[in-house]
Amino acid sequence: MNSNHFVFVSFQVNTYSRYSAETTDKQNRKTMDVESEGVQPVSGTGNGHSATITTIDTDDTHQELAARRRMFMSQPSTVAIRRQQAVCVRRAHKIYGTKKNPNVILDGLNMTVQKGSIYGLLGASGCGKTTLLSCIVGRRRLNSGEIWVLGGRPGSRGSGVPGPRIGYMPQELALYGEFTIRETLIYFGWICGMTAEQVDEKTDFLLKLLQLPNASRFVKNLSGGQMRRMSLAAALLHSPELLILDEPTVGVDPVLRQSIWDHLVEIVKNGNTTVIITTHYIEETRQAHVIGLMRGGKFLAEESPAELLAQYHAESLEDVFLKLSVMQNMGKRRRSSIAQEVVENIRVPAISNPALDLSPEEDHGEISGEFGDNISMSSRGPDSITPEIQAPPLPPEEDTKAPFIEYFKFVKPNHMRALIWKNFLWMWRNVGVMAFIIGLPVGQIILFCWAIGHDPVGLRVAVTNHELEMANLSYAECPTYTGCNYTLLSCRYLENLKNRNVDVQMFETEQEALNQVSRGKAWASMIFSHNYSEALVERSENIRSVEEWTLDAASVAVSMDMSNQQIGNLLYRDIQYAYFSFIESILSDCDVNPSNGRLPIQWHKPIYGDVSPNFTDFAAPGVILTIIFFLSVALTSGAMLIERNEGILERCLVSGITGVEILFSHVTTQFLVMCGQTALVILFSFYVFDLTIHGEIFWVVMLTILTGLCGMTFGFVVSCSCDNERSATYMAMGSFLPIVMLCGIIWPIEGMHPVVKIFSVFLPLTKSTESLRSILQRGWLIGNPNVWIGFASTGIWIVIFLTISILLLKFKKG
Ligand SMILES: Nc1ncnc2c1ncn2[C@@H]1O[C@H](COP(=O)(O)OP(=O)(O)OP(=O)(O)O)[C@@H](O)[C@H]1O
Repeated sequence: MNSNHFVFVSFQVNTYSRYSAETTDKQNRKTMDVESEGVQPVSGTGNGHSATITTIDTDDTHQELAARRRMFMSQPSTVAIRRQQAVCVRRAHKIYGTKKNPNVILDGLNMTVQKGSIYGLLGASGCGKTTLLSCIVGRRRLNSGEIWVLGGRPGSRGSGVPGPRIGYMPQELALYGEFTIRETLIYFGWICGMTAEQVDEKTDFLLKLLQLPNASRFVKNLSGGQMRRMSLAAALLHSPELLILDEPTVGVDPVLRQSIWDHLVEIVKNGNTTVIITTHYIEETRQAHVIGLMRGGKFLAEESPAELLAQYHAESLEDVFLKLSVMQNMGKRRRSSIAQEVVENIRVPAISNPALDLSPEEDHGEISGEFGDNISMSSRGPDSITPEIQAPPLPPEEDTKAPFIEYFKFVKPNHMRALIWKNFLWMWRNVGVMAFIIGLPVGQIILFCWAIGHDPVGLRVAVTNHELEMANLSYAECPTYTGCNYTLLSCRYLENLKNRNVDVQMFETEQEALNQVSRGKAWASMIFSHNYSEALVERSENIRSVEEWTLDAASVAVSMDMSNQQIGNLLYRDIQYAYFSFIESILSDCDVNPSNGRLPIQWHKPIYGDVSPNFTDFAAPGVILTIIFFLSVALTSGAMLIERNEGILERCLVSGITGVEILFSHVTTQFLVMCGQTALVILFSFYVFDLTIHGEIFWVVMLTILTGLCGMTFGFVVSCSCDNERSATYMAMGSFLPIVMLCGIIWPIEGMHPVVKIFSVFLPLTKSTESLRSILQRGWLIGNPNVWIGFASTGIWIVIFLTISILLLKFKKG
């Protein structure tokens, strides 16, 4: 240290601190005491305190004293000072977890990063570095405290943060493996407002600097270290004012690490670029101008590496960190003996940084915090910082009101261009996946049309016909007599049953036939009496005098397995229909009007639908809408989650893209996919499988597309509210069954519990299914309330889901 210098410690307090003239005097006296004792004072690092060290030439004593006086008398406002810094954090508190079980990550932390410096943020794994950085870039909110970044509050209007003023390299790779290096850089360049030419120019330089392979190489084919360098290239690309690098040198060999550091040192030289870097390699931060050693939610020190080494008489920064950690563990506070020890034992070199000059023009120095707060050596600039920094204009004060029109500017053209291009490129690169996704609904509708709604055939009925014994025939023979012949009428009846595709199996005894049903080998047993034909004729000819036993003998005894409602009902119907046609055929052969054998009800042609409606037509509207709805849910929630999980979303949001833009870009691209799906589903449903359609195809298409949009927006809700695929899957699956069960696909709403009936009306697919059914089966047009209510309800759901997604994107930060 130069003996011609003496050093004093001054405590400068921000304007809103409880500073008083008395305190100033006290501190002046203290300062002078220190000077007179010839003590080499300390820079004051430690928990929560602040101090400024200034060296003054003895020759210039008077001048400097005047400067000191100015310093105490006319400080610029604290806010104004903070806005001059690249980053200024004050009394930051960040807590994860619940109130009962809080996990305090930042505990009154202060941090000051001067413009044009490299700031090394160090600390043990899990100490909160990434959390602090994400608060700085505006991705997380503090529980309390203040952050100023590049003169504005992150996230405030006009602050440019998040935005292209920041270059952010997150800890995750945050890259698309399917893209080439060049495509990746074009994507991030466009987001930051660069042209393709500008990106190309910068690409060559970055490839060389970061020793990356050919720009046409796919990211997924790069090695782990190359991928990280690629991620760094994306952050460096647009020469941001503030570069935030979260462990950029992991997996990078020492030579390349050095060249990365050289580049960082080079880019901050112009004074307009600031770098904050976290690393696990503590020693590499020797090239940083200031390092902040973070522990226990605070900075143990925020100082230049050289000074830290000198102050703590340490060989390495790791030693310094160790010593400071021990001190912190000892629980010593400022103004306690630890400060005294530091003052007594540690020599601090004079700082010759012009940034420390306390002339009024250059007085960026601020000693952060109130008395007893954390120290932030904000005025302690790096030696290499050039004094003549040409700072870019500061953003407007955050409370300036936005022009009204600004509220309607949801999206920026360059952002949308980049996002939509990226989405399409992703689809193109995953063309197999996309073909599967587009083809999936077709496969499902084919399966539906093949599998659902057709009448079961070959239902087995076990028959014991005692009439055959009387005719001396074996139990398996059952000859049919045609014409007006009353012989073995039981066999004629059975013939009609077989014509309805019923599998009639003959058994010798009643018990055997019943056993077939009990063992599940037949759906019904039918027993004919030994005088069935005779009794049947008697019953119809002597209707007034017929005996009870004759009526019994003329009845077929049927025992059914009704465990399967659909099969039971169909067989029940077939046994009756077979009887009607059997009677009609005899009457007709005997020259009697066959109508005498029918029920005296005239069934006119139905006003809507067919005489024998099938379940396929009943279920088709719901199935088509459900397929389109839930595939859209899967598509959009999947796309959003992929981005989120790979950290790409985080990087994009930091570079200024908004959640709304991402949402709309996916709406645009997924919309096209969904149109393709809709076209194929409709083609197959109505032109290949010939499902009933009496209404206009246009409204069918419109309603299906609207439902797909509704599914997309629900997918956004799922992806915005879930943090991982598993919970998203649970949410999608959890919503699938209630929506499908209650929307009237499986069972008519009219048959539901009254409470469920009300609830089902408010589900997204209920009204649209009713509406589509009315279009398809009744041929109704949009003017009919049953139809337009389906459109209106779907539209309302789209608005609701979109609003929820936007709100979640806006407010769901850490
Ligand atoms: N979203 C979150 N919810 C709850 N706890 C979290 C969340 N994010 C981080 N944490 C916890 O906060 C602490 C700090 O995490 P952070 O990622 O900020 O540490 P870090 O210093 O960056 O660690 P590393 O150097 O290993 O990356 C960790 O204990 C972590 O488990």
